[in-house]
Amino acid sequence: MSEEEKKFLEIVDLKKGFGSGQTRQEVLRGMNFSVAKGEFCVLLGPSGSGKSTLLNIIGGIDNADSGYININGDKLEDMSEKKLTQYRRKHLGYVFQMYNLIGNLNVKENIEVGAYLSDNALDIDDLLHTLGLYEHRYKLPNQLSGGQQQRVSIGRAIVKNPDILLCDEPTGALDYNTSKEILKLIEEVNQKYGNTIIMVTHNEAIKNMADHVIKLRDGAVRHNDINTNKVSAEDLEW
Ligand SMILES: Nc1ncnc2c1ncn2[C@@H]1O[C@H](COP(=O)(O)OP(=O)(O)OP(=O)(O)O)[C@@H](O)[C@H]1O
Repeated sequence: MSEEEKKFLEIVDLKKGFGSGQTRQEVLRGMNFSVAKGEFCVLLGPSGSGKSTLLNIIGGIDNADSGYININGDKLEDMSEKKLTQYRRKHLGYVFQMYNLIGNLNVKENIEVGAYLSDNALDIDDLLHTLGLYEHRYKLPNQLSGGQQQRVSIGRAIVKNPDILLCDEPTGALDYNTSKEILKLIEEVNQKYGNTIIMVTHNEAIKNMADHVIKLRDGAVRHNDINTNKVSAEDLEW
C-alpha cells in the first residue's frame, strides 16, 4: 500500500465546540488519526465523547472550528460548497441507527434513490442479492423486519459505490442475531467493494472484527490500534 493509500483519510488537529460563554462545550479537542484505504475502522468511546460530531464533520454535514480533514489528498475545508456537495453525493455513504427509508417506495426504489446522480453505481440486482433482499424487492418498508430495513438503508448508502461508508450505530436498534447479520453484511460489503468503513459503536465486541480501532475520550484519541488478529463477524460474541 502506498503512503497516500495509508493516509486515505487524514484527520489533523480537529477541534469543535458548541455554544458560547458559560455554556460553551469543547467536544473535539485536537483530534489526530489516519485511516487507510479499504480499512474497516471502528470508533469507540463513551457517550458524549464526540463520535457523532466527528462523523458529521467527516461526512461534510458539519464544520470544524479548526484543523482539517484530507480525503484522498483533497482538503475538505478548501472545498467550495459545490465541490462539497459533489463530494458528499459521490464519495460518501451514510448508515444511521434509524433507517430513514421512504415509506411509499419499495425496497428496490429506496435503494435506487441512493444511485441518483452517481456515475459509478453498482448493479442493483446484484446488490439486492448481496443484501439478501432480492425476493423482497417489491415490498414496502413497513412490510419488512428491522434488520431487513437496515439492509435496505445499507444498500441505499453503498449503491453509488462510495469511497467511504460512515456508519453511526448501525446495529443500535437491533437484537443480537439481527445485529450479527448486519455486521456480516457490512463485512461482506467491505471485502467485496473495498469501501473504507468508519463505524461508530458502543459495542466493544465489534472492535474484534475491525482492522483499526480508535478509542476516543474527552474529545481526543486515547488509543489508536491496528488489529492484527481480527475475527469474522460470524465469530463475534457479546
Ligand atoms: N448541535 C449541537 N449543539 C450543541 N451541543 C451539541 C451538538 N451536537 C453535539 N453536541 C454535544 O456534544 C457532545 C458530544 O456529542 P456526540 O453526539 O458527538 O457524542 P457521542 O460520542 O456520539 O455520544 P453518543 O455515544 O451518546 O451518541 C455532547 O455533549 C452533545 O450534547
